[in-house]
Amino acid sequence: MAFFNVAHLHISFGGLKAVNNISFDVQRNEIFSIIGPNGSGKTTIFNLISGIYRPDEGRIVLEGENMVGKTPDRIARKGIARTFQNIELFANATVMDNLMLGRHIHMRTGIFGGAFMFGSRSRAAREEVAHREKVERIIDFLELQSVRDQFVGGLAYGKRKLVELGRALAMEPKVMLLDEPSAGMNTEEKDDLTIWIKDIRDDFQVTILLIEHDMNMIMGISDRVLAMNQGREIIQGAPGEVQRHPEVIKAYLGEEAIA
Ligand SMILES: Nc1ncnc2c1ncn2[C@@H]1O[C@H](COP(=O)(O)OP(=O)(O)OP(=O)(O)O)[C@@H](O)[C@H]1O
Repeated sequence: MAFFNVAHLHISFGGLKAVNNISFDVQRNEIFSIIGPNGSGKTTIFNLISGIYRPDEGRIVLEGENMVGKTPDRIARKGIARTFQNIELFANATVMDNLMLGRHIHMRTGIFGGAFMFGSRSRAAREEVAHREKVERIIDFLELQSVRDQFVGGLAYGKRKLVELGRALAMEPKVMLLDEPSAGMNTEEKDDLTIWIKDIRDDFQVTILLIEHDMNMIMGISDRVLAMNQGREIIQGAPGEVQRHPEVIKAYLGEEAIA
């Protein structure tokens, strides 16, 4: 049994089959990418996995446990974290506080409870210190030291994307769903991001599902790729094999590309 398995996933909105019989296996510590033109159903798959939508049919299984029917909060606690296409951070909170929010699923005393409520030697305070240490490791790892006390709203776009990545990492997930993490980044930032994603996999032992439009990044980072169009699978396999498939070329570049 695969570490993470999606089987015969279906969802329709009205008459539109947004996800139509999608199945895939992801092994532990793999980077598995989903590509396809706009509207092909990629983000909907992430919404199904994270419990925002419930599939009409199909299974989503992490380490043998079916996630279908669980609430988004429960699924996050089971170890599935995500980032969004449009950044969803607290703009009027600091980088540090946004990352601490990623720890909330592991906190017994509630966010920012700790020392303030119960005194500096209480168990709650010690717990908060431990959480802060975990967040410090992530701040070091993503090189966010220089902006750690700044409000997220004032940061450059590429930095905000990194903070979102850091917040998902702060949840100590088993699986991370990254929805177009490189969107809006320049080439240098994309190169850095590619390295960070590989390091997240290697250093933090996280399995990664990635939605991306940047083909260079997909080719350089993925162990395997699923290509979709209009809710259906075109092909899945090694990146080179997927990139050469005529329907993938057609879906991306139009008919003339294979004429
Ligand atoms: N809640 C919803 N209600 C109605 N239609 C929806 C809903 N969510 C998604 N869809 C539709 O499902 C289809 C797939 O959308 P989805 O966002 O998954 O595509 P995508 O491949 O992620 O596209 P993009 O690359 O533009 O993000 C689209 O036609 C979209 O309009």
